Amino acid sequence: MDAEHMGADLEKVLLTEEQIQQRLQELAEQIWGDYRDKDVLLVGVLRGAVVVMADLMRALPGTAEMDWMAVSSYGSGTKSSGVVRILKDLDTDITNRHVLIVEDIIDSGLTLSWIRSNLDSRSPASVEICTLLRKPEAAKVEINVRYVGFDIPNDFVVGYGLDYAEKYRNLRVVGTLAPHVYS
Ligand SMILES: O=P(O)(O)OC[C@H]1O[C@H](OP(=O)(O)OP(=O)(O)O)[C@H](O)[C@@H]1O
Ligand SMILES: Nc1nc2[nH]cnc2c(=O)[nH]1
Ligand SMILES: [Mg+2]
Repeated sequence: MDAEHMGADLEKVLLTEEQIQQRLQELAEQIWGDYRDKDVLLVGVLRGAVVVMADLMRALPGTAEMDWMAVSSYGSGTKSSGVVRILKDLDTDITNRHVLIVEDIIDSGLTLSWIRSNLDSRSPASVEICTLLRKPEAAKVEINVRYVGFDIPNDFVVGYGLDYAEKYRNLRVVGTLAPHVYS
């Protein structure tokens, strides 16, 4: 779905489809340069990372494996509870594997820092992180992130996988919602 068809729900478009795709292409080239000999396993975090995973993996110039985890930290609201639960674990044994976690956004960092230490405990060869978006002002924990698409302001955003009450994930852009949507 494109921004025009969102009517009055979006207040502002932060990132256009072209900006996102251009940046993903750059990240894919950088990632491929680092992993071309390493048989990388891309690990997506459901559900937000579905869209970035689909575009990023197809931008890679060679093949890569993919697996998924589902965790719960936000529920349907807009604030992280800080409590992370595994809803669906990986199907892949990551012992001695090079793992690249793919995320849509790092906000407080609580979700990824928990996932990272969970995966680190499974004896992988390496674990790195790729996120499309990061909010530097919202960080509650320090995380080492190798691949970042865009640093964005500390506002709640939707689109390109990111939801508000499960809606707007299919928007092709990233933007902020108009105030009336929340009421
Ligand atoms: O850095 P944090 O403050 O922890 O927030 C980031 C996480 O929050 C969102 O997921 P959410 O838990 O809302 O579930 P979803 O991916 O299914 O939308 C987002 O997709 C990240 O996974
Ligand atoms: N939709 C959405 N989910 C998030 N999870 C953590 N931060 C955000 C955000 O800004 N928007
Ligand atoms: Mg998520």
